[in-house]
This record gives sequence, structure tokens and C-alpha cells, in this order.
Amino acid sequence: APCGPRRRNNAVHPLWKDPASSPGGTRPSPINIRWRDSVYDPRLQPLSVSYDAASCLHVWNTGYLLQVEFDDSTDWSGISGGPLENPYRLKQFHFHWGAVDEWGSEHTVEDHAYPAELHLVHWNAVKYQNYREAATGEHGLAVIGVFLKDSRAALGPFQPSCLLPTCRDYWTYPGSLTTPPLSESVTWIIYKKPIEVAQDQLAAFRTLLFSALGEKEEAMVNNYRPLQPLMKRKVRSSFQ
Ligand SMILES: NS(=O)(=O)c1ccc2oc(NC(=O)c3ccccc3)nc2c1
Ligand SMILES: [Zn+2]
Repeated sequence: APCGPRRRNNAVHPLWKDPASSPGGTRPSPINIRWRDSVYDPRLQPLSVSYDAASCLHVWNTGYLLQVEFDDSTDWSGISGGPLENPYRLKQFHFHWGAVDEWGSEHTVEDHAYPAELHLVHWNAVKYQNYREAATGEHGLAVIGVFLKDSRAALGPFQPSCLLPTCRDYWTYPGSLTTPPLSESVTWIIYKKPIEVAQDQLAAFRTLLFSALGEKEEAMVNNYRPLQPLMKRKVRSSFQ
């Protein structure tokens, strides 16, 4: 049996095969979050989140993951407070998932991986004119990470508010995009509690394809970046 936890296969997705894809970064994402590395920061405010489903535009397969785009031309949907010095506007959310329930999330907590992870991507509309400028700039992006776990109980109809856990405890650390251009422009905010999704929702993710029409079919699974070193960073928690 392969050494170490079987939870992650070793084949790195071609997306990161190119050696240039990891320049001398000092703050790469994702990371393993360890309680003993994190420090409670009483100055951290609660994160205020306000999403208007009406600003949702369309959902698409980016060729790497499933992504839902939002109209970011006004402040309809966004976040403020928490570790953020400005309000940030919601641009898109997307998911990362595994081939099986044992792995799939990008971040892990005490080496535990979840079956999937939701990323809600916001940009600093005070400091930047548009998302593309913010994506590569200092304090450009704030990404909320929400772990997904398989629910045993049957769930009701989908409510956008159900994308966030009821418990709003979070960790926050300075990191990067986890897909090219891997820009080190992200303030990560990771909720401690997962949300529950039905098994058929996870199964539905796994029916998507990496491959385009006419190409050999390749299931879209394991679309997460391998864990990166913490380096000289502190992970702060909003809870004790
Ligand atoms: N998984 S993640 O860290 O939340 C995250 C969040 C947002 C991201 O945007 C991009 N790429 C571009 O915007 C892009 C722009 C132009 C050309 C190619 C890529 N990768 C991202 C990863
Ligand atoms: Zn992501």
C-alpha cells in the first residue's frame, strides 16, 4: 500500500506540471491548517456577508472546475469586516472536489481533507478598477473557503444562504490563487465548520468532464492543487 494517507493520489494535474507555474512564491495556497500553528486574534471582527442571488449571471465548466459568475458592476453582493480593510465584491464562486469522499478539498485541517471545497472569490473594488487588476495586486482578492461534507440526512431545496455554515468561526491567512496565474494576492478566510451536501450533489460534480467535445472523455475529479508549505506565515483564528 502506498506510504502515508491514501487520501491523495500523487499524480499532479497537468495544470501545475509546468515548472514555471510555481515561481519563487513566499505565500502559496492551499495549506494544511494546524490548530497549534494558528493564533486567536481578538481584533478580528465578524465577517459581514451579503449576497443577492439576483446578481448571479451564469454557471459554466471552465475546463478545470464548475464556476458561477456574478455581476460585479455594483456592490450588490460582497463582504466586509473580518480581516478585511475594505469591502470586497463577489465576482464568482466555484468548487474543487475529489474522485471519492476521502479527498477533494484544497485546504486540509489537521491533515483531514473534505470531499469538496467551495471558493467564493471577491475583489477589492475600493483599491482596483476591475477584477483582473485586483487578481494580481496587493490586497486584491479575498476568497472565502467553505468545506463540503457528505450529509447522511436528506436535504431540502437549494438555498443560496445554505452555502455558508451557521457557525461563522474562521481562520485567515495571506495566500495565493491555487490555479494559474497563482498570484499571491489573496486574503484567505476559511470557515471552520463544513456545510453538508447530499451525496448525489457530490456525484453530480464527478459527472463533469475535463475533456472537450470530441476528445477522449476524462472525468473532472481531483481538481485541487497539492498542499503548499506554510513558510513564514501565521494563521489567525477568529475563535478561541
Ligand atoms: N482557487 S482560487 O484560489 O479561489 C482562484 C480564484 C480566482 C482565480 O482566478 C484565476 N485565474 C484567472 O483569473 C485568470 C485570468 C486570466 C487568464 C488566466 C486565468 N485563478 C483563480 C483561482
Ligand atoms: Zn478555488
